[in-house]
Amino acid sequence: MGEQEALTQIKKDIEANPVCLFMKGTPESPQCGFSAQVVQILNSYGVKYHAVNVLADYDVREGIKKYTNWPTIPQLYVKGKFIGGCDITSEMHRKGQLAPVLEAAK
Ligand SMILES: N[C@@H](CCC(=O)N[C@@H](CS)C(=O)NCC(=O)O)C(=O)O
Ligand code: FES
Repeated sequence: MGEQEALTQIKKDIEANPVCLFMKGTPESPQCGFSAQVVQILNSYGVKYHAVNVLADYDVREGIKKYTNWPTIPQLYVKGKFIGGCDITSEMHRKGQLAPVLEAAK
């Protein structure tokens, strides 16, 4: 895709989708356990989200890590704000902190 184009696309996806997940694979077929876990959590809320498969484009995979200066995938964004990866999302879910965040994005 090209580095600059990838960053533009990333920004667009995050701004256009109230809940946006950068993951490995697709929600139907996650290619990594960390991504699968976040998909499972989001699905448990029945929330609508846009998923970007970083394995489909190397520049998106690298670009999303630069975008928030966060070294890993998955990455969850709600209303344009970075929420976290698998650990943070799981912890928030466990503590009941994710529901209000997702509710605000409806
Ligand atoms: N502890 C991380 C687990 C995610 C993780 O370690 N991801 C790795 C392996 S899938 C990663 O994205 N590495 C960089 C890459 O594959 O480009 C989290 O909470 O999200
Ligand atoms: S792809 Fe190996 S840990 Fe995620």
